[in-house]
Formats: sequence, C-alpha cells, structure tokens
Amino acid sequence: MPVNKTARTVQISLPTGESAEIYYYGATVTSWIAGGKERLFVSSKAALDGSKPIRGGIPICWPIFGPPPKEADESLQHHAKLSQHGFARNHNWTLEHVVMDRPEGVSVRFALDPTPEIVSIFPHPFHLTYVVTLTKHELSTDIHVVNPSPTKSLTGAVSAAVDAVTSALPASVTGSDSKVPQSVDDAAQHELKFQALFHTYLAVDDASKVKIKGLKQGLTYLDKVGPEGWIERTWEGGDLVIDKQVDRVYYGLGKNEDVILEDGAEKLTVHRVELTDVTTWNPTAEAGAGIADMEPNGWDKYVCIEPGYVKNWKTLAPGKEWIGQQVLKIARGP
Ligand SMILES: O=P(O)(O)OC[C@H]1O[C@H](O)[C@H](O)[C@@H](O)[C@@H]1O
Repeated sequence: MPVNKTARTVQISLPTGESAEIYYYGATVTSWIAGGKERLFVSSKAALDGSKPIRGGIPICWPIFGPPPKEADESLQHHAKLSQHGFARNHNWTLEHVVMDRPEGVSVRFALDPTPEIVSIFPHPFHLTYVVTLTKHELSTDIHVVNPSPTKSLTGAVSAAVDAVTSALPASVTGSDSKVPQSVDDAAQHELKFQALFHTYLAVDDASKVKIKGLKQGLTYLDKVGPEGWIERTWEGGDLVIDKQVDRVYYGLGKNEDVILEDGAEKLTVHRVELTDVTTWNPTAEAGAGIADMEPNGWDKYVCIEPGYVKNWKTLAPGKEWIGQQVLKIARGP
C-alpha cells in the first residue's frame, strides 16, 4: 500500500523504493528515503511519544519562529506568550485526505484547527493544511494558512465606506469622527499575523565537510552566535561551511535562488516558494552537547536548512489564504 497508517504515523511510498513518514504529532516528517538512503536526520534521543517536539525531521514552526517576540504591539500580544517556534510542532494534526496515490507520486494532506487548548493561548481563528508530496527525486511540503474570520458583510462594507467619506469632512459638518477608528480597529482585529518555517534537519555524512551554496554575497543575515548577541551582518559570499557553531537567518533570498547542500558527491537542492528567508543551523559540540534530546555527536550528522517567512509578519485578511512551499530535490546522487 503506498499510503499506510499506523497509530502515530502515515507512511507513503513509491514502487521504486522511495518513501516518507509523517507523524500526526506536529505533522513532522521524520523520514525521507530517496536514492537508497535516509535524507533526514532524527536524533536517536528524540521523543516520539508526543511529549515534546520531535528533534529532527521537518518540524513546522508556526505561528512564530524562534523565541516569542519581545516589545510586541497589541496585535502580537498572544504571539508574545507562545513558546519557542509556536504550537504547530507540538499538536496532533489530522490526516484529511490522500490527494494523490499513483506509482509516480503520492501526496497526503494534514490539517490543524484550533483546539480549546490552542484557543486558550492563541485566540485567533486559523485553518492550517499541510501537503506532503513524494515523487522519485523530490519531497515537497506545502503549508496553507487560511484566515477563516468572516469577511465584512455588505452592510459592514457600506458602513465603512460611509465612515471613510464622513472622515474626510470637517467635524463641524459631521459633528464627530469617532466612528472611523472603530471600523479600522475591527478590521485589524480579524487579521491573522504569523511567521512560518520548515525546520528541516538534512542528514549528512559529516557536517564539517559540507558546503552550503547559493547564498548570494550581500545578503543580510541575523547572526545568533557570538559575544555581541544577535546581530545583523552582511554576507561576504562564497560557500557556508560548518567550521564553528552556525545559527543564522539569511533574509530576503530571491525567488529562484535555490540553496544547495553539497555533501561529498551528493547534492541536494532546497527550493522555496513564498519563503523568503533561510535559517542555517548547526550547534556543533559547543551548543549541541547541551541539547537534552540530541544524541551524542548528532551535530556531525545533520545540517538544518530552514526555509521560512520569518523576518517580518505575514498579515492575512479575513477569507484569505497564503501558501509557503519547500521542495527538496536530489540533484546528484552518490
Ligand atoms: O531547540 P529548538 O526549540 O527546536 O530550536 C532549535 C534551533 O532552531 C532554529 O534553528 C534556531 O535558529 C536556533 O536558534 C534553535 O536553537
């Protein structure tokens, strides 16, 4: 069976031998086998029982990436109280649909909607779906974010238009302009603000020997490592290598600027749609040894390349949808 369900996972496979495994917990992809080998790293100490986010695979960071925002304005007051990377990675998703089940490709769709527990920390309506598609050389992951808040009724729209016209008139004519800010506030309250990121742990033979290519000279990146604390720098160009602890967010990559991971003779392309920022992370022994669910020397066996929309906040109006996609492609095998 190309789609096999177990109590905790959904496994998809092709007759040619490629496969992937997705946990309901966090909709975390924990395995992608292609070209005869495992392409994702999962720590042997990762909790797989739903007690904490899975250390490895492709956890989904939503609606925030990293620690919660400090100095948040009113619209981010709930985001500011979330835990690191948000709640999508540590809640159970449901398998909604098998989108495609063919010898050349299998695709499954998961969904996450507010539960009472989520509403108690994040009282903003949302509907998330997540489509994982396996083909011979590629694994693609698409997150769809919908703001299901009702769009303004016609009456509301007419009243807003009247407000807009009256606001342009002097108070001596209208008597008051107090209605206008009211309707603007209403609209803003129903906007959905979020960041989104695929925290992809790519398995490698030896992290100290890989080359990360495709990051263009002149990009701004946030460097999270170093005595100065988090600081923005300008990328000098060339290959990024793991010769020390690396934790950086590269901002504003162009549409077709794929990031390429070279691991000896192997080459893997990370293509992005709508995900303008890319985090690169490897803690090395320096920080990795302090991570409770990291296996000994686990940091030698992976590099995180994490496509996301994280520099700014995406703002989704009621009724709107946003889709972010990552496509991992084996460009050259052993
Ligand atoms: O330990 P976690 O919450 O899963 O986060 C793991 C890592 O995620 C990202 O890559 C961040 O840039 C890192 O700063 C963080 O350490």
